[in-house]
Amino acid sequence: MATPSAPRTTIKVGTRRSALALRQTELVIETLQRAHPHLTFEVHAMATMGDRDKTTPLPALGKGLWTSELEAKLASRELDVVVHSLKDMPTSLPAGCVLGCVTAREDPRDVVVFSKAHQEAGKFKTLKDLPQGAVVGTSSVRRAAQLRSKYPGLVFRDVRGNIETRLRKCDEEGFDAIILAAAGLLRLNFGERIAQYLDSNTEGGGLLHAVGQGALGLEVREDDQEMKELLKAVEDTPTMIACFAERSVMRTLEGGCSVPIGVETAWLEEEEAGQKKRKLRLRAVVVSLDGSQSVDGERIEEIDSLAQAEAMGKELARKLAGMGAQQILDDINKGRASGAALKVGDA
Ligand SMILES: NCc1[nH]cc(CCC(=O)O)c1CC(=O)O
Repeated sequence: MATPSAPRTTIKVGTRRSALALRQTELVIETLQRAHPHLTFEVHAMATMGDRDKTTPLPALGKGLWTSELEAKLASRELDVVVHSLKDMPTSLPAGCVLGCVTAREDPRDVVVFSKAHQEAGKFKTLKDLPQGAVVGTSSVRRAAQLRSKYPGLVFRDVRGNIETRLRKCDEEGFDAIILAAAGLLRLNFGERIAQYLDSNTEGGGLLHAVGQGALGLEVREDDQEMKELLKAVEDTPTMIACFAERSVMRTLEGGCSVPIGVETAWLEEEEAGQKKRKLRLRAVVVSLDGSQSVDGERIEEIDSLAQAEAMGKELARKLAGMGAQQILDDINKGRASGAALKVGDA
């Protein structure tokens, strides 16, 4: 079907139905509406496979479990744009669909949330305060694998569900703490539950976050120039460039499977020959499932374009692969091929 010649006056915005997805969509529409007051934005919310199937381990559900149904509606023109948590978007999109823009990022870090009882008692401030055998909930291989090596005394247990469900399980089902993304908690006004932020500098043992965590990805049809133009009003270019670098690391390393990769990006101001230069620092880690092996590295480069960001991510991924990450990934893929079910998935 050809692109309609008259510009659209109503924009159909697709989203998942979770409270977080709806809140994120509302935030995007607020900004779009301010930039384009003449347009009407309609929210079309639907459940995806990841929302419906709450028991199959996430890696077994395959890629696109949070996105495929929405992308089908985008391709068939029932939707004009889809708002995703960028970290739930596969690094390769279906033919005809593209990542049209990335908006301003919420805090990308992972955080520790203690159970209500612990929070009220006030005894524990950080993960390292927890006693031997304490139970920490996470539904993410990346989180569990990184934390296992740094906190060998802790027991990691799967906890699935949307943010409200996980918080309830944390409080009622015998967990001492759970690990969540700061972004989701902050956007849903649960910020007061955040006890500790985890990053590469965390004292006692840190954690690199998921690719794209805290950012929103707006997906459009590749041939929809009109929609791409409209989205320029909500694009955050530095975030988009950083996220393209992160996604490139993942795309280069994954080879068909979701794997435990953590990343961290930062824009640094550096003086060089009397000139201020903005450089992107990209850190990444690949961990074995049990946390016993890990390979990490970083690059700092002057980056001005998405293509340069992708090249940078690829370079870092190749360096890590050569340093042993490939072996770790091959072992994980072998385990999956032989049917060894993973306990936790990277949600
Ligand atoms: N897969 C679940 C998911 N997808 C996006 C977020 C949080 C928001 C974000 O990371 O952008 C979460 C919850 C979590 O991991 O705590």
